[in-house]
Amino acid sequence: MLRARAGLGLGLGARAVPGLGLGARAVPGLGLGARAGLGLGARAGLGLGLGARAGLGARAVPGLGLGARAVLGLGALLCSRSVVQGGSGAWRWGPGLRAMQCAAQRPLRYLGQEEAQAIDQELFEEYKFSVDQLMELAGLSCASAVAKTYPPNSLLRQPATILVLCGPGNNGGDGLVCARHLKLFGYEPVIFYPKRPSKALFQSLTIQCEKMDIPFLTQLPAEASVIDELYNLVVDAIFGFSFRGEVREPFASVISTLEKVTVPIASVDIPSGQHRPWHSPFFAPPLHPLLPSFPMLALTVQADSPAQCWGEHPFVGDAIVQMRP
Ligand SMILES: NC(=O)C1=CN([C@@H]2O[C@H](COP(=O)(O)OP(=O)(O)OC[C@H]3O[C@@H](n4cnc5c(N)ncnc54)[C@H](O)[C@@H]3O)[C@@H](O)[C@H]2O)[C@H](O)CC1
Repeated sequence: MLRARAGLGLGLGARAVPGLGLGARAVPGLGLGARAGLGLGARAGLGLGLGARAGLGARAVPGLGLGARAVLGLGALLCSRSVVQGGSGAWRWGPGLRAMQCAAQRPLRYLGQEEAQAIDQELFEEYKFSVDQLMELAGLSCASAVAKTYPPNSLLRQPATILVLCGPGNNGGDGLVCARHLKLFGYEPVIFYPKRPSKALFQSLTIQCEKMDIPFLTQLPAEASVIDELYNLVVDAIFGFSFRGEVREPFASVISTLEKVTVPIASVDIPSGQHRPWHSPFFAPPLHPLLPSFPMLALTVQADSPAQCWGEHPFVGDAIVQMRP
């Protein structure tokens, strides 16, 4: 397979390069990108080119290849075979900037909490990614998946309001980044961030949102019907893979309200409140069953999320994980 690419900047675009043959894509947006590919493989999806393709340059990758690539990143991309392979040796890491939308019927293996956390550690310690980098990719992935599923002008309520619920950890940070990119994509995000960590990273992310005139709610409407009236969609960035035990306040009330909203809920990484006991080989009933049809935006590799948690629009938006060929 001979592949050549050249790209510059940040762009959002769709591409479809099916089967055997030649494909090309143009990436409009805040940048410029072009790719031509000749080879075997099937790809289709929405790509968001940041990072791997940021910078000016071209490279040619000679060789023969049947490439089912799971390159992580942003946006959503149909993957041509199982995304997640079992066993620690099945992974390799590399900066990439596409995300995958995986057909729900494809066999996936989910990582447990400890595996997901170990991968995180490896990324930080061995591969020298910073949390800021990963969070930026995660948040952009989420905003891209929302944009693909619910384009701003397709929404019932205009302007295209979205409520972003942010929790106290990195999952909440993903939400802040997501809100920032949603705003750039033409939405009107509103953030509820009741428990803010004192770390500089979260303070900076908060300032960035404020500077972009994204409002922060001081209180969440207690009535789910008010949320339904005001917002087209809720982004749930409350808890990720470090959630443990029973939900504590103020998030218990937030999740209880969420259970009653009827607008779609897009969950970052794992639906908050649907965590099941880690390491259990069996599906357990979710603690707080949310709507059955919300989209799910899974980052890196999804933790033990039961398949039935996945809604109509599952996305795997791993920012950095690449499957071994
Ligand atoms: N792997 C990646 O590529 C990236 C993942 N990211 C996101 O980070 C979260 C995991 O972040 P972490 O800070 O470890 O944990 P959480 O966000 O899940 O929350 C921890 C936070 O929540 C509090 N908490 C825990 N349990 C409860 C409870 N029962 N009730 C109330 N509060 C609770 C706890 O005290 C902490 O304050 C991962 O899922 C991804 O979304 C990063 O963005 C980097 C890229």
